Amino acid sequence: MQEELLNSVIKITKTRDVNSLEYSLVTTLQEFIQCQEIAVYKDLQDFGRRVIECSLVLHHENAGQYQWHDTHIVESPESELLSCLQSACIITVQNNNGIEHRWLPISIFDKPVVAIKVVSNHLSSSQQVLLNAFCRIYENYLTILHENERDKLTGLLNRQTFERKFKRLLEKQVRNQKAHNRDNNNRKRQPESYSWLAMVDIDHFKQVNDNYGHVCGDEVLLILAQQMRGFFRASDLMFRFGGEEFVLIFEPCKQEDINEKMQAFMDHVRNTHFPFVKTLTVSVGMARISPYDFPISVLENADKALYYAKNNGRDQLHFFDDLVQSGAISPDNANQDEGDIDLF
Ligand SMILES: Nc1nc2c(ncn2[C@@H]2O[C@H](COP(=O)(O)OP(=O)(O)OP(=O)(O)O)[C@@H](O)[C@H]2O)c(=O)[nH]1
Repeated sequence: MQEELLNSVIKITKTRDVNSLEYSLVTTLQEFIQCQEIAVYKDLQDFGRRVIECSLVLHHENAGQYQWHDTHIVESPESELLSCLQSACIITVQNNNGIEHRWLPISIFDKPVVAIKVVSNHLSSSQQVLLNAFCRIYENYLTILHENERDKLTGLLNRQTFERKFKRLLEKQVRNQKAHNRDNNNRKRQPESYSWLAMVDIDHFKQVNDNYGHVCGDEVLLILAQQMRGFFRASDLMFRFGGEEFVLIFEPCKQEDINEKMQAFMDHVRNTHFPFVKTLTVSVGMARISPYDFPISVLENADKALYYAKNNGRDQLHFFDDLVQSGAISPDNANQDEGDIDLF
């Protein structure tokens, strides 16, 4: 038992990203505390609205069969889940059949960000001790991983995590597409169901630094990142890629819709009050993400569209495919000086 426990701790702390960590926690809990269900819920929001994502579920079907369920946003979270996240306390409820539902809070820097739900036929005290201990190990390690994934200044995801998150999104997209095809008797994919990548770059940011100093420049970067987090959905991925360059990844939607959303964001930036700087604008390059794309090629496409926006007056947005179609840029003449994309 002791050796198995140690091996489980090693397994949990061997992981290098948050998603694998969740998976290790759930499989470990299932190994030591046989449950009917174990689920991981994340509180995605920190800007007023509370958005709960169920990021992983292991459900006991019957006769030793288990089913994994994929990530989804929870439209109507259970009140116990919300109480657990609000109070940072363990909540336990037993139904008439004696089945116990237990929510355990996980905090990063004293802020509850995750709740682990365990459904079981009453846990013994030694099982409860194990459950609590694994949750604390998970909490400590999650804090470390969270810090490693984030940009120190803005709190957005950092560039090093881009490829991993991108691949995960595509895997999910392929899974969803397959399920969609199955449900629709293998009808063709809907043409509008693409994810989108936006490369956002502040215009003339060097002047901000030169005129008002780097501290002011940092403040501008921080405010812009906060505005992004407030403006876009919590499930959209937002990265600070380098100095004044940000990369956003949006889940599948129509091109008109993402264009409208990004144009509204550019308006929002124009109307935002930044310290010292009277007006600030951004240029945006957009690229479509298809399920089998390489991260680097999508980035390069968005970078070419951004480069075009910069060279044609700034404060504008362009889609790579539109520019290629109109002949404004060629997909093959990638000028290596412009496309200085580097994943790390
Ligand atoms: N304050 C601050 N400045 C940074 C940071 N990282 C990069 N920069 C600055 O960002 C500026 C980027 O300048 P450029 O690449 O010339 O771009 P730009 O002035 O925004 O011009 P365009 O992009 O062509 O509109 C440089 O002055 C960098 O020193 C940072 O973390 N904080």
